[in-house]
Amino acid sequence: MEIASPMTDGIVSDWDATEKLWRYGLEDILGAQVTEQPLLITEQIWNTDENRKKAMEVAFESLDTPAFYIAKRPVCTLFASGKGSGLVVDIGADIASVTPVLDGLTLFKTSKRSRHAGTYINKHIEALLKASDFDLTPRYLVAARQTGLEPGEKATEYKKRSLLAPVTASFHDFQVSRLIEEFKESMAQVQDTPYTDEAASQAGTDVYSNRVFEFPDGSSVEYGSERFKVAEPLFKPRDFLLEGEELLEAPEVKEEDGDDDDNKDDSKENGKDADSKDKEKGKASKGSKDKGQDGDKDKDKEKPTEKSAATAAKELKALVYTDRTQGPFTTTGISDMIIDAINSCDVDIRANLANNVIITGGTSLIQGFTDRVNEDLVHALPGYKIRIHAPGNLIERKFSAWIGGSILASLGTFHQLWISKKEYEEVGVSKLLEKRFR
Ligand SMILES: Nc1ncnc2c1ncn2[C@@H]1O[C@H](COP(=O)(O)OP(=O)(O)OP(=O)(O)O)[C@@H](O)[C@H]1O
Repeated sequence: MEIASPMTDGIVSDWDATEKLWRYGLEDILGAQVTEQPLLITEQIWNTDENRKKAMEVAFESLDTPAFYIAKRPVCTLFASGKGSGLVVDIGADIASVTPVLDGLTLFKTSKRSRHAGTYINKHIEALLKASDFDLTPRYLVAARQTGLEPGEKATEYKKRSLLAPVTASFHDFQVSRLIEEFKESMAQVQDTPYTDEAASQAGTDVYSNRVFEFPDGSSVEYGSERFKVAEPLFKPRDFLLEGEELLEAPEVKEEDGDDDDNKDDSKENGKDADSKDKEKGKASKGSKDKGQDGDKDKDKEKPTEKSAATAAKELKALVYTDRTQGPFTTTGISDMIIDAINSCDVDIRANLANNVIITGGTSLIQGFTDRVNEDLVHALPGYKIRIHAPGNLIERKFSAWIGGSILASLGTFHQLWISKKEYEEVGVSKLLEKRFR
């Protein structure tokens, strides 16, 4: 069994797998009759025309849905909070993005995105755990943990699971990353003020409190300031480069990389401005289909192997820096991205954005994350009233775009936005893209 993501940089890169996933989710999980239900999907603002075209083809030709629409993720997220304007900060697995939205229109030029998100923090945690000399033995290899070990003691006599068949490298890597994510979710934390080694050595354990992490094999380790150090790269990536990581400057953003999105149909999505169609035309960023960090996995490998340092360095570089032709990937931390996004917007709307910062995405659940963002913004933007909206409910935080999309699709005013199968057949994909998704 191979495990791979059909998405690269937040947009679909494997349509065969995506089609199967859609079918599985819609038919098997939701029990929906796809031929009778209209389908709304959400997209990142840097999605490509090629991908939209493919999405429409899958929806109408393969799934045979009667109606279809594609809404922008940040707009849906805002909608889930009952707003039409604000600054959407979405920090997920591969990508962190900051998108100003004005009356339901996403402002592409002033948006920011980077690869300093959950997967990047996983790399820091992996480095910490490896430096501590603990084996990252994932759960599937452990039949019974060793008991009675003190923190710091290594498990040498846990019971290994005998596998019926060899597993693939991608399966093993996935299981290791789940272990790292467990560590991240229970241990990683950020302070209100930036972490530095110096501050950590001066502060007591009351500030950088210790916690014990137990590995599946029964070993356990106690960490204090390290718990904070591994999460700090979300805020100060340039100060915490990993071994083999190069400090590259963000690429210059060219005009053709993308205009203010101003998708004219988006203007209807906040339910307030349903008739305003005459918005400036925008152009979606051009996307490369580079597979990123998943691209160079050897599919024939049957047994998990340790990665060489060179492979790890190459993967890291791919994770953070490649594909930069796709648009403004920055190498700044999340608070600086927010500050830059606000400051690069028209002065008239900055106060509104600062007062409506919506935080979403799984990585924002790292302990202390929203307090730290708030602290950084209050310091950097003293002239503005900062107000952060972050749902306390875990599901709402992770799936705000889905929630907003479902509210949107059930609105009476949204009815006129659906693209019907008849319209698809009569007008054709290219015209629809031009007319309805610019
Ligand atoms: N409680 C938590 N604490 C810290 N990190 C978490 C927590 N829950 C989930 N995550 C991390 O959030 C990330 C997934 O977030 P999310 O589901 O928003 O991303 P995604 O939408 O799949 O990815 P992307 O936005 O990059 O396309 C993973 O890196 C996961 O480890």
